[in-house]
Amino acid sequence: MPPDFLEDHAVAAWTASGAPLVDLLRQAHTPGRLTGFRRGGRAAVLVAEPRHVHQVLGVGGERYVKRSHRARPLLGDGMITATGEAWQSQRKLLQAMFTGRGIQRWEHHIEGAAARVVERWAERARLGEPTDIAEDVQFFTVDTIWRSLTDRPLDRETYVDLAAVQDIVAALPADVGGTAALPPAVEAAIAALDERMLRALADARVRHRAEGHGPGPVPTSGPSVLDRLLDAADTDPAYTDRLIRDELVTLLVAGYESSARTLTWAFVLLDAHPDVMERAAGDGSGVEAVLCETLRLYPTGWLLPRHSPADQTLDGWAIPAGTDLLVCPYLTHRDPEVWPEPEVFDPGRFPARSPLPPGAYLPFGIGPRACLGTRFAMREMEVLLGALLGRFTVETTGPASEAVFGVNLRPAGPLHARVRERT
Ligand code: HEM
Repeated sequence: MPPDFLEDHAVAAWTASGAPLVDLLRQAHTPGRLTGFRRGGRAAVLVAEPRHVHQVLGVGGERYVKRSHRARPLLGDGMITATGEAWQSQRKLLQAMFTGRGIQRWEHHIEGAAARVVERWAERARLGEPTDIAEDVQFFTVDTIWRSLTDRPLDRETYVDLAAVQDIVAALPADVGGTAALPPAVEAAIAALDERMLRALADARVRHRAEGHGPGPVPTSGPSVLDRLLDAADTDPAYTDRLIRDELVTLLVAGYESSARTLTWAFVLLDAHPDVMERAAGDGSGVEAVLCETLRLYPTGWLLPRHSPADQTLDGWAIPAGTDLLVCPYLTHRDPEVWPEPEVFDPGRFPARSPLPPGAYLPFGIGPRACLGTRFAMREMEVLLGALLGRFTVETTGPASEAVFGVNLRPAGPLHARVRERT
C-alpha cells in the first residue's frame, strides 16, 4: 500500500506561505499511518511513529542511507557526511575516545571549562550585571571540544573564528534537497575556519613529531583527537590534511552546537519552572533528568533525513526508490501514546519507570549512525548545569525564546539573565 500523500494544493499553499518545514510535517502527521508529500517531483515521507523510526534508523540502518547534502559545504567528508567503508573506518578510529571509559580522558577539560563559566558568573553577580546565558554556554561547549581536539585551552581570538560556525550552520538550507549556494559572507566564514583548522593542524604536527610520534602502529590511546588523527595519517593515506580538517570541523560543529543549544533550552525551561530549578539545585541529583526532558521537548537534531536508494517496504507501506524519509524526533517525542501531556515539561518522566518502546526517544539518534558524542555531551552538560544551579539563582530578563527549526532546533536570539550567588 502506498503512503498517504498530502494534496498538491496543500503543499503549494505551504510553499507560498514561506512557513518552515515543520509546519508541513505537522500537517502531514496522521498517527497510525505513513504520510508524506511530493515537491518538485520528489517524494518525501514523514517518519514519526516509534516503530517506523526504529525500522528506518535502527534495524534498517543499512537500507536507508544518509545523504547530508545540507551540511556538506561545511563538513566536507567528515564522519557525519561520510558513508560506506570510509565512514566505517572513520568511526572506528575515534569511537574508543568517546565511549565507555574513553570519555574519562576529557574530564579535566570539562572541569576546567566549567570553572571558567562559574568564575564569569561570580563576577557578573558581584557587579550586578546581566549575562547572556546562550553566549556563556556556547563559550563553554566550544572550549571543551577545542581542548579535546587540540589539548589547548581556547583563547578569545580562536573562539571568534570557531563560533562563526553558528552563522554558517544557520545559513545552510534547513530543507532536505536544499541547494549548496551560500552567501559570500558565509563562504568567507568557512575560509576563516579552514585557515584556523589548518593552522592548528600544522602546529600539532610539529609538536607531534617533537614528542616522538611517527610512523608505526596506531596506539589505542592518545592525548588529543588531533594526535589520534595524525597517527592515522602516518599509516593510512586516506587521512590527508583535507580529511583531517573535515573531521575536526565535523567534531567541532557536532560537538558544540547541539550541547550549547540544549543547555540554553534547559535554562529557558527552568526559568518557566522555578520549582524544578530549585529541586535540581538542591543536591544536583535531578540535573540529568532535566537534561533528558529538555532533549525530549527540544531535540536539537529535530529532523534526521534518510534516503531510500531502492524499493523498500516499511511496516507494509511501499517506499519506492528515490523517496526521502524524514525521521522527526521532534514529533516522535510529543507522541501522547508514549508521553502523557506531551507539551508539559516534567523531568519526573526520567528515568523512565518502564522501558520505552523502541524508537520512542532518540535525542542522540539510534542505530549505526547514532551520536558519537552522547556520553561526552551528557557529561559536559551535567557538570556545567550542576555547577551553575548549585551556586547561583537565575532569572531571565528578556522575552522567552522562540524555536527556530533550521538544520538544528535552536532558540532564537540571546538569553539575558540576572545571576545571583545563593546565600
Ligand atoms: C546535546 C548534545 C548533542 C546532541 C543532541 C547530538 C545529537 C546527534 C544526533 C541526533 C546524531 C545522529 C544524526 C543522524 O542520525 O542523522 C548525532 C550524530 C553525531 N554526533 Fe552528536 N549530538 C550531541 C553532541 C555531540 C558531541 C559533543 C559530539 C562530539 C564530541 C558529537 C558528535 C557526533 C558525531 C561525530 C555524529 C555522527 C556519527 C556518525 O554518523 O557516525 N555530538 N548527534
